[in-house]
Amino acid sequence: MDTMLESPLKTSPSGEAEGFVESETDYSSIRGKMILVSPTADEYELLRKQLMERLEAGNGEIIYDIGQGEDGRGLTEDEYSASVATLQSLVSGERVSCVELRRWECGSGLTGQYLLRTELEHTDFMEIRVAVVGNVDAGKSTLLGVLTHGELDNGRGYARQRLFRHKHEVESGRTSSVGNDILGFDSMGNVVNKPDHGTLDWVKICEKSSKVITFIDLAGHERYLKTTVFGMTGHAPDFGMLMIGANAGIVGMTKEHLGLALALSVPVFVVVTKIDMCPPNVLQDNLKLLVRVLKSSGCRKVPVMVKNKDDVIVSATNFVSQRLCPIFQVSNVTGENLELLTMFLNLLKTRMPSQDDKPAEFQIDDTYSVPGVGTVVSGTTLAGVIRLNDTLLLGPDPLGRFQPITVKSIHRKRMAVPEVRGGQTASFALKKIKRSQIRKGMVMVSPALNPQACWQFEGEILVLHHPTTISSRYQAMVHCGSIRQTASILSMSRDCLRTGDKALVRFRFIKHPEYLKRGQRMVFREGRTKAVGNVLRPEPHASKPQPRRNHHAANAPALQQGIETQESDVTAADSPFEVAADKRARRPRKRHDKPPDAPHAPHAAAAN
Ligand SMILES: Nc1nc2c(ncn2[C@@H]2O[C@H](COP(=O)(O)OP(=O)(O)OP(=O)(O)O)[C@@H](O)[C@H]2O)c(=O)[nH]1
Repeated sequence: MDTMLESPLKTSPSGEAEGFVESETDYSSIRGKMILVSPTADEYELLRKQLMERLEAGNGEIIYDIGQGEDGRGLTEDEYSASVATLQSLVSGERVSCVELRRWECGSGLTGQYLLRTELEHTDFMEIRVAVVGNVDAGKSTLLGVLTHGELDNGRGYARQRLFRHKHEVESGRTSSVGNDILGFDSMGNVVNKPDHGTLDWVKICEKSSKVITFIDLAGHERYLKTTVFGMTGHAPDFGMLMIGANAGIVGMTKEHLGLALALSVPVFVVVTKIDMCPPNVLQDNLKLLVRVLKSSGCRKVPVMVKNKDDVIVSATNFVSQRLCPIFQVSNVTGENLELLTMFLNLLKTRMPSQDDKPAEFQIDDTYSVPGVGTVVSGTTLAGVIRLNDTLLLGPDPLGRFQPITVKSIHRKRMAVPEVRGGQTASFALKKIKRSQIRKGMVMVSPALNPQACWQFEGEILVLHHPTTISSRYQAMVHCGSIRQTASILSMSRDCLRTGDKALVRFRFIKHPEYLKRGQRMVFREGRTKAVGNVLRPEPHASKPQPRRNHHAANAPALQQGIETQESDVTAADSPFEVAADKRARRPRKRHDKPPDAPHAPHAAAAN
């Protein structure tokens, strides 16, 4: 671990900390580093029980420590081998793989860490979503091409071509508006993708994988801030991968994207590419600046340079802490350090627990009309389990109503499955409903939730930037989950808000009511203005309120149109939040067209 960086990292004590859960069983008799060496029959049973509880709590995956004790001395070779044998026997017959991650000398003895991962049915896999952000030319497409196709780049765009071919297929209608690529790992942690895997082989990848990383590729969308923010809010990424070109350093969109991830509390890791072509002094200068930005009071991150396998394991196991920011330095051309990044991806764990016992909740981020199938919606399951033929409430419609709807088929990554659970993305075919009746931001929830739509809500916001002051009646776009709608400020806990101010604010949506939940993160932005915060109190309101008499509300459609125009006008090289207002002033107002890679009607099997 790089010594210039302070680090609060710690490894877990013997077999306990990672994936450890409060349990009704008393496990105090099986503590200590010697317990695996030759346990009695009773101890063995307790160890097995504890292991299964931990696996369940860890969503089917934990890292198990061997030989770590308070004396800091590890085990002798014989004791270590006996412990490993016990661990392997504990999981044998359980469809759980046991792979050594690392083994090291500790004091005069040995210690090690093992990855235990449940082998899942071929239609099931763990799912981790990683939003890929960074400035143009940082090497995003290239890195994804190299990772998902397993072939190095030539420095002149070879690897990204594979992805562009893939993207062309995407454009011809096979996936959602935000580009996706997947990287599968089997239960032993081996990469499943093969160089010849194209988009149509997603099913093959998923069938062989225990864990699938979905890269939410926001590359190429820099011009469309709306889409970038939507990718970060509506697609519920577990993590953000911020890409930086080694010789370009922190330029253009880099800080904006980092700020967005921070605002949404998405943990970020950084990948510095092109180290093969960067003079060492430039690389060092850019890394120093990066570390300074990450440590600054605005970010308050703990940067960690990942240089070897040990750093990977320690940072992956501590990454759930939002303060940690691992930094990888890679080359897509020579392949340097790519194995560390791949190993890190293999060890990432979802931040969204499946919450099987909770009522089902699904947020819609896209809709399709598929010939022969009908209306298909794609999105993220936030909680509960949704099974084939379940009836959920879809809404809210423009009048704030929810209607019962039956799930006719479920696809995960284009693979037909019988059910989907919290934390997983999916697409559903729905019957007897037109695509035009559904919009992004709607939800499908269990009737047990008795969902209520709201026109108004109270939020707590922090103004990150505003050129002058924000006062009541100000209007801007609210992004919250997959909701994306202009809202105006009804009242505030202060007279006006300036950059850096915090306030309680009551908002009112201008077009239609939405389904909001207490505690949801939200971004409020328009042009140069950006604010972040939480939904504190949705105000349920079943029907559309009477038109308001203030002139802002009366002008709402025009304002809405203006805001949409401005968003499509932001140029790639510019900071999105800085240029939008100026552009709006210069350009004529027109209706926003979909980005060039918006989906066409996809095939049913490809909607997710
Ligand atoms: N030498 C070298 N060249 C690289 C590396 N990574 C990417 N490149 C080259 O850098 C150029 C830009 O890479 P892209 O992958 O298109 O960059 P991007 O960030 O996806 O750019 P946009 O798609 O425009 O947002 C291509 O010519 C790549 O071949 C690397 O590690 N080393």
